[in-house]
Amino acid sequence: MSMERDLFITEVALRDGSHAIAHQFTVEQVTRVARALGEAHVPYIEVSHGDGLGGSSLQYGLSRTNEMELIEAAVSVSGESKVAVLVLPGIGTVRELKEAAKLGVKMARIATHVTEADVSAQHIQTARELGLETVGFLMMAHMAPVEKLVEQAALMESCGAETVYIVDSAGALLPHQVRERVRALRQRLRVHVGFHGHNNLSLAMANTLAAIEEGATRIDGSMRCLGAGAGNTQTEVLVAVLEKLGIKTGIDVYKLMDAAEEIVAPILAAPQEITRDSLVLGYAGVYSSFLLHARRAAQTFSLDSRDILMEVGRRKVVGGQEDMIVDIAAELARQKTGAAVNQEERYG
Ligand SMILES: CC[C@H](O)CC(=O)C(=O)O
Ligand SMILES: [Mn+2]
Repeated sequence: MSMERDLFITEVALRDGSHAIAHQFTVEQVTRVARALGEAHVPYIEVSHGDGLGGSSLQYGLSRTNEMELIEAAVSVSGESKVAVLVLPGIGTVRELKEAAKLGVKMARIATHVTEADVSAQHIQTARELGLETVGFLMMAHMAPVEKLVEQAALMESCGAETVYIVDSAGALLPHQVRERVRALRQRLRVHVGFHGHNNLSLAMANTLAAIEEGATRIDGSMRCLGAGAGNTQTEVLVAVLEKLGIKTGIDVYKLMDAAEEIVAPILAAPQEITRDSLVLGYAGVYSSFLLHARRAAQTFSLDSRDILMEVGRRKVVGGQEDMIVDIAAELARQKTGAAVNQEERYG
């Protein structure tokens, strides 16, 4: 069945949501979610470790289930919806990309830090050769000035990307900043522009609407905000809002609401909300996927996770440097002990 769509939504709960549940998805959960998304006619369903193909590791967190098994399960039940994978060059290899393509994946999203698009060339070219729809995904978009973002997006386009996403990984962008970024990309690029938001400052929906008003036609969301940090733009809410605006997504909003409520909500240990530490991600401009790492480090070193995240933001730590979170926590703990000893020596 062909759907009339003004824009194309990618549901990322089965990939971005992996961060929120420490990469513990089971085949059964993925099967149920992917089947429901297929029945609701969601065009793209992203499945992989939270950090993309090959992400399962001590550095990023070990997956409970091999992601290829999860991808295979999603492909087998998703009907006309297409399964997408995320790949971060340096973490995911061309070999894994080929394996995913063999399993029936139809879209590859090649993700780099916003200033490092040059490392995406080989993966973008391979994805095109494999016949996959190919997306460039510029993460931590708040960390670069607009001109730099445009330059990097143009580089991805020249490598063969058919869409370039502005990725607000930290949920730190404000609506006017999203607007100016989408506008600048639309002026310079010939390919589609996408937007991926995080809700740490409660702006994911506002930012997504700003992006759409400026002409972004590839949009991400996660049901029940099942994504890193405070999660992404809530897909079932977004689809309802777009329907009220007269923007066609081709998605059955009622079926999506049911999937969110009956299948996704039970996966979460607690409903996604903006907690004090997820708020700090947006406030300090920190990668949303760092949240659970910071919470664990806070527990180990008896610290406030906000202090760790603020320092991570100050030092501009980026994806791939997760080990720095523990280093920073250890340093803060040493400073705290040192300060307590000084206090003790001074005042007894
Ligand atoms: C670590 C990959 C990351 O989760 C990709 C993404 O969704 C983002 O940067 O927001
Ligand atoms: Mn994300």
